[in-house]
Amino acid sequence: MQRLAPALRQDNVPLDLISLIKTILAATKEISFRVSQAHLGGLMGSTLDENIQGEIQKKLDVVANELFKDILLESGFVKAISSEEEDDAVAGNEEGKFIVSFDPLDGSSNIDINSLIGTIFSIHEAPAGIEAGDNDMFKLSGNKQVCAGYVLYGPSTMLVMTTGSGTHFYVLDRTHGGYLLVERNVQVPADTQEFAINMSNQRFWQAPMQNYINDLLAGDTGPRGKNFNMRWIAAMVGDIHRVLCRGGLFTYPADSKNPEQPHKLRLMYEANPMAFLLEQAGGLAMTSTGRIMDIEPDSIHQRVEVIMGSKNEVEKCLSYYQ
Ligand SMILES: O=P(O)(O)OC[C@H]1O[C@](O)(COP(=O)(O)O)[C@@H](O)[C@@H]1O
Ligand SMILES: [Mg+2]
Ligand SMILES: [Mg+2]
Repeated sequence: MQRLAPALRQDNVPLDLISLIKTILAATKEISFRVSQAHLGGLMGSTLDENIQGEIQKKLDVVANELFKDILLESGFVKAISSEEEDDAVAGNEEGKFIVSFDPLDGSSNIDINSLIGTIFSIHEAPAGIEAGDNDMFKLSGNKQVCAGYVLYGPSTMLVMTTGSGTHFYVLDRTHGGYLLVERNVQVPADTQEFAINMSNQRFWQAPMQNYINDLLAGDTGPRGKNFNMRWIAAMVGDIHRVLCRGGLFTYPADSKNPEQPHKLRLMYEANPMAFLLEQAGGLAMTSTGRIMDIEPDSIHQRVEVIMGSKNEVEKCLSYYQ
C-alpha cells in the first residue's frame, strides 16, 4: 500500500502543501490517541465554557483545538487559522502561504457515548494584502480550496482527502504510524435508497423538505415507488463517510426552530470541505438555491443549509424546491 507522500506526489501536489498536510496529519494522530484514551485521561465530559457558537465546549473539543492550533501555528506554513472553537482568526506566520479552517472535533455530542467523531479541515492559499489575524482573509469561496479532508476516529482512524485530483481513502497504520492509501478515486453512486436527516426537526422544516421526506417515507406505496432506509449518526463526518462509501443523501435543511438561526452546519469548516470531497467523488453538494462551493462567505462562522450526496437523489430533492 502506498504511503501518503508518494500518493500526493502522484497527484502533483506541490511540496509546500504536502508539508502542511503532513503537519495537519501529525495533529490528527495525536488527537486519535487522546480520543482513544479519553476515559483514562479524564477528558470525558464538558468544560464550563461556551464557544462563539453558543455551545458548551467538551473537554476534548478544547484539547483537540489547542493541539491542532499549536501544531499549525508553530509549523510556519500558515498565515492564519480559523476554528469552530476560536472566536476569530488567529495569526500565524506573516509569510505563511496557506490558511486553514478546521473543526477540531466534529460530532461532539457523540464523545460521551464513545461514538463516531472526527476532525474536518479546509486549506486555501492565503490572499495577499490582508493582515494575518484579519477575519476577512477567510472570505474565500469553497471553489478556491486547494485541499480538504476529514479524519474519522472510528474502529480504524481513516483519512479522506482531496487536493482536486479525486477523493482518496487512507487508513492510519498503527504499526508504523503513517497513513496508507487504501482506495483511490472513490465514486459516490448516483442513485440511492438511503437518507440522513434529524427527523426530530420535521415540524420546523420548509414545505419542500417536508414533502420530499414524506415521499421517501411513503416508500413503494408512494410516488417514489421504492423503499428508503434512514440513518443518522449525529456526526457529519460519520454520515458523509457512509455516503462516500455507499451513496446516500445527507441533509441539514433550513428550519424555523430558532428563526434567528435557520441553519445548523458551518460553511467554512463543515460544508465547504465536505462539498469539495463529494464533488471530487462524483456527488453533489447544494443548498436549496445553489452550489455550496459558489457561496461567497461573509463571516468565518457562517451557517448554511446542506443537501449533499448521490447526484440523482440530490437533484430529486431539489426538484421539490422548484
Ligand atoms: O444534534 P443534531 O441536530 O443531530 O446535529 C448533528 C450535527 O451537528 C454536528 O454535530 C455539529 O458539529 P460539531 O459537533 O462540530 O459542533 C454535526 O457533526 C452533525 O451533523
Ligand atoms: Mg462539526
Ligand atoms: Mg466541532
